[in-house]
Amino acid sequence: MPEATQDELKSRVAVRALDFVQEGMRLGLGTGTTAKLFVAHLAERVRGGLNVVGVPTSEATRAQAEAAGIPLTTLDDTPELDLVVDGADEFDPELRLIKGGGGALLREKIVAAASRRMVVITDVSKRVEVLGRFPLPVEVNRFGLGATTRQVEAAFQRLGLAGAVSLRLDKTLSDPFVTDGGHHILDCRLGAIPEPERLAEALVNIPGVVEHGLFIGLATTVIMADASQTYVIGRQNS
Ligand SMILES: O=C(CO)[C@H](O)[C@H](O)COP(=O)(O)O
Repeated sequence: MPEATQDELKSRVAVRALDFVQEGMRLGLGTGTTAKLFVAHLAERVRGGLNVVGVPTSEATRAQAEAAGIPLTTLDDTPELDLVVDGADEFDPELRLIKGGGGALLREKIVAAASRRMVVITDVSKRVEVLGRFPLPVEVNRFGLGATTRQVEAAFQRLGLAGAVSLRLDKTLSDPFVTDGGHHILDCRLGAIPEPERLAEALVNIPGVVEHGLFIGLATTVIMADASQTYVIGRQNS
């Protein structure tokens, strides 16, 4: 039998996540290639009569959901959501995540925090024992970029972490990437983050850091596919 492609694995977990969706739910709609597949499958169900309302986590997801006919709302009108379905760049055995590879981490975290459950859809390549193989995205205000970058690097040093910090560029590869919120992103190649909680605390205390890509205590379930199976992994105490 031929090996499943990564796209096939992503499609499988996106379809499986529909099992968590119920009539009348208020849904957070994630960002990225895996979440995009979920939104497409959800739209099919909506066309078939499913009644849900969604809050997109990015302008890209908003455009996709709108075009596909999924009714949308905002966290101002609907501040509590039943479920968010989103992708991730990494997850560890405690279902701690790194997110933000697609640049939507700020809205993704706000939406996840407003949701009773967070179902993360991934393929097996995202599973790690220790977070940090994927460069940690840190969203920063444009004002004071150089000073904030130094503070971020100093925080890494204090925690015994080392690695290159680079300003994310957009598709032109000459201009900085700008998030939906108008900020920049520092990609921090740390290799391994043995104590994500300590790092998260240090980063939120730096003026100029808007948000970071460590999602701790938010994911309640990870749906992961490998070539042979789809696994549904629940967080202890969730
Ligand atoms: O955090 C994200 C966007 O900010 C994405 O969920 C993450 O990058 C995974 O994306 P993909 O499903 O394309 O691998």
